[in-house]
Amino acid sequence: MKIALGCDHAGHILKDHVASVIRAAGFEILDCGCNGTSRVDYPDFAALVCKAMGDGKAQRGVLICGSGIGMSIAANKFSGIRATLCNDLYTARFSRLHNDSNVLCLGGRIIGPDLATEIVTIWLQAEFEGGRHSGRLQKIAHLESNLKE
Ligand SMILES: O=C(CO)[C@H](O)[C@H](O)[C@H](O)COP(=O)(O)O
Repeated sequence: MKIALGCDHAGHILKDHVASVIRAAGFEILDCGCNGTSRVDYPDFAALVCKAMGDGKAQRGVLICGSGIGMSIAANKFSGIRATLCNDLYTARFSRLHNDSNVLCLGGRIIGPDLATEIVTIWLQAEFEGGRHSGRLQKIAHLESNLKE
């Protein structure tokens, strides 16, 4: 599985750490930037990650901004994306078990590297439970297709 990774200036330092966590877990990375601390706009990097996923270049994504909020709002505009803001372990776990999250959003100004390591590791390992949750995801997909009409 390949993970597309993106950030803005506020997430850049944590992005380098998260990249090492993902690689250590045995996954490949598609680095979509940004690559510095100069001020940029988070929607541009959310778009790069989500388009890479839509094109089949990556199966999941991780996006980091200051709070994680802007990245999650932007990423969820893309069809098929289930972006979840997880700055704690419980939401990281349940975003996978119940929501089949395919994009993890993190707040680089909120969490430190040790917590980020645990969040990313749980999110990479936890499996979607399916069952009653599948029908709910189908309803979300239906909402998405209604919006396009
Ligand atoms: O979208 C955000 C906040 O909801 C992100 O945290 C951004 O990283 C943040 O807004 C960037 O702020 P800055 O003042 O331009 O550094």
